[in-house]
Amino acid sequence: MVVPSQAPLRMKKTRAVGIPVIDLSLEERPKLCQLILKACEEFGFFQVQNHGISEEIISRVEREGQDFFSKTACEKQRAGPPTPFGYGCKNIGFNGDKGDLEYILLEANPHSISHRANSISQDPTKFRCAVNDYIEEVRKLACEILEMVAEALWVEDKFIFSKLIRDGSSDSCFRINHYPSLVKGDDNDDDDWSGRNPNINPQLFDHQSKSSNRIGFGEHSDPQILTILRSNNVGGLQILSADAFWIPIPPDSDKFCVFVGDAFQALTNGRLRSVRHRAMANSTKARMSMMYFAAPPLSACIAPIPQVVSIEKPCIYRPFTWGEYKTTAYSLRLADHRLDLFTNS
Ligand SMILES: C=C1C[C@]23C[C@@]1(O)CC[C@H]2[C@@]12CC[C@H](O)[C@@](C)(C(=O)O1)[C@H]2[C@@H]3C(=O)O
Ligand SMILES: O=C(O)CCC(=O)C(=O)O
Ligand SMILES: [Fe+2]
Repeated sequence: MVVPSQAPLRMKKTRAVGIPVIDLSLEERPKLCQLILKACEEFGFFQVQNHGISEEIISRVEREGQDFFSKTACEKQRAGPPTPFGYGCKNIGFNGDKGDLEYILLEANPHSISHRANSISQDPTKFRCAVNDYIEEVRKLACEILEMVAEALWVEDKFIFSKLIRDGSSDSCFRINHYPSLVKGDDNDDDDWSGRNPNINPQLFDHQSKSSNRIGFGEHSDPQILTILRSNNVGGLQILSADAFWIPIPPDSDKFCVFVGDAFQALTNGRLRSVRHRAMANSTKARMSMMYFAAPPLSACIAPIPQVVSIEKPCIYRPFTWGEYKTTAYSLRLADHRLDLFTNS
């Protein structure tokens, strides 16, 4: 009997695996750089602790998200439909993808955020300041990580990747996702809430959360260079391992999750893995996540750095501009393997 080496897509299983948690306060820089490189190669994903971003910066933007999502559907629609930027509910992208979530997607530049703030908040200045301050901090974190990867790869110009996202015309974006609780009317972000509502039978909760398989944001890879995610203490995020197992990521509001995106995989000639991931919406508590997607300017050329190309490792992908890649991504479905369309012959 022939046994397939990999389970078909719909049969992928979940498995608990030790995902790297990297302490950014580690003083031995070469060791830190190597840990980050290894995580990007093995998983295309890691979590960071002691990242240096203040609780104040994080909680201000988190509160803005909570305030927005607690508005009535009609009030929220004022910030939509997503074009792709703006408020969206259930529809993801333009090609029929759907998920059990609502979100705000913004261009990560102060001018655009100022403009959008008017339809999102009653206090646009407060919203704009909270989001801009947060983006500024996560952008710095993304730059530091990119510089450490460059150092670990022995690239002479350690800013080779970070300058792409530091550029004033970078095409980075920022997203806040909100996955409602499984129980209607109990959309409470309080971490301690689970099972304590006297009106709800906890057994019903248990049954629902175990049997249900609600997809919040379906399987995909992020097209950009690097994604920095922070969520409240509600689970749901899963990453796909190299051997096709879904690995649940324990939620931790004190850590950031870092994802390698498609453009980083191309820049490193496949040495780093763009990680496929998804978010389940199975919790009895509402989940809120905030993502900064670090992208280069539209005109930037995505071609492998010389250090990762050799006779034994020829260029996997043809060079392309970020603008070209983004247009392709938006013409496809969420789960499509879009980087495959850019392979050499
Ligand atoms: C279905 C889609 C939504 C998406 C654009 C796309 O056509 C394919 C990639 C999707 C994705 C995933 C990562 C980010 O959340 C996102 C903003 C991005 O850049 O690519 C989304 C796009 C989106 O939701 O607009
Ligand atoms: O909300 C999450 O936890 C993940 C969302 C995600 O992967 C995305 O928006 O690209
Ligand atoms: Fe993603």
